[in-house]
Amino acid sequence: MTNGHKKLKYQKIGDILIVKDELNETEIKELVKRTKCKTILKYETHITRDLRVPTTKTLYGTETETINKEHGCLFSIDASKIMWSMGNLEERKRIATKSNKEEIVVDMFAGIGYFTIPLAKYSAPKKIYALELNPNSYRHLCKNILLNKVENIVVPLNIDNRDFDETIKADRILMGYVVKTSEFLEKAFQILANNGTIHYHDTVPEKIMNTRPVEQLKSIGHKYGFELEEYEIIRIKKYSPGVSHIVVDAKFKKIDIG
Ligand SMILES: C[S@@+](CC[C@H](N)C(=O)[O-])C[C@H]1O[C@@H](n2cnc3c(N)ncnc32)[C@H](O)[C@@H]1O
Repeated sequence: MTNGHKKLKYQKIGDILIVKDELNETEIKELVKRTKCKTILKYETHITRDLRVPTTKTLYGTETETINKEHGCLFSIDASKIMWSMGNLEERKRIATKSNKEEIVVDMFAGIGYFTIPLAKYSAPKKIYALELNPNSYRHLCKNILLNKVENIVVPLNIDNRDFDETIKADRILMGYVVKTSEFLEKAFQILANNGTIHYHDTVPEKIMNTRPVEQLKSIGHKYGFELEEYEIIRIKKYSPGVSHIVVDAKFKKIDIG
């Protein structure tokens, strides 16, 4: 949309608009009329430490909770408290059909169920343990499990994933986290089943994106008696200049290191 000077950019989450720039009264009126949104939020900063909390200013409306639809799934979200990453859209779709009814899955960084919900809906594994530390994200995760009718599959846990019960073994582990994901690899190998797969996300300088994550997976895996059997590296998006957000699909088998 133009106001004679600039094009207004926004992201739509359910019936809430997210903008990056300040808007004047005319621009707000135009956007509300055109998009029929109930609220407009301006994101001021993005990620606050581990908990991914945006700082927002409300430009229009009062309600910040909405339901976002994507790939046939419903996601209840409070847009003033939780981010919705459009850059991960294809990855949410890709992961949805990766599992099967024989598997136990652990989503170590479940958020509001970004991966858990599509995976439960389209792969229907035996069980998904969805681990989420942030109480607000956890509340929406629980809501989303009910909204999508996957309560027989998903077990939500409001815990630090490092406290997850190590006697439960996972055929598939989702590590949808960035910047310091490697700090959580030890825990992932402690709960990985024989012939298990880890979907390991990382933000890596492009020059070493084909080497560093795989080396980390190999070396920590080896410490826990696993050998990397096969892997694929997929680039998800640009993270910052020269740095990419990637995911490694890494399949391991147990070896005898004694
Ligand atoms: C960046 S979001 C990503 C969500 C989703 N996996 C994705 O990739 O789109 C990461 C989530 O992990 C949660 N988190 C961070 N550290 C955690 C921990 N130690 N245990 C459990 N959850 C954690 C955060 O609260 C946040 O909701």
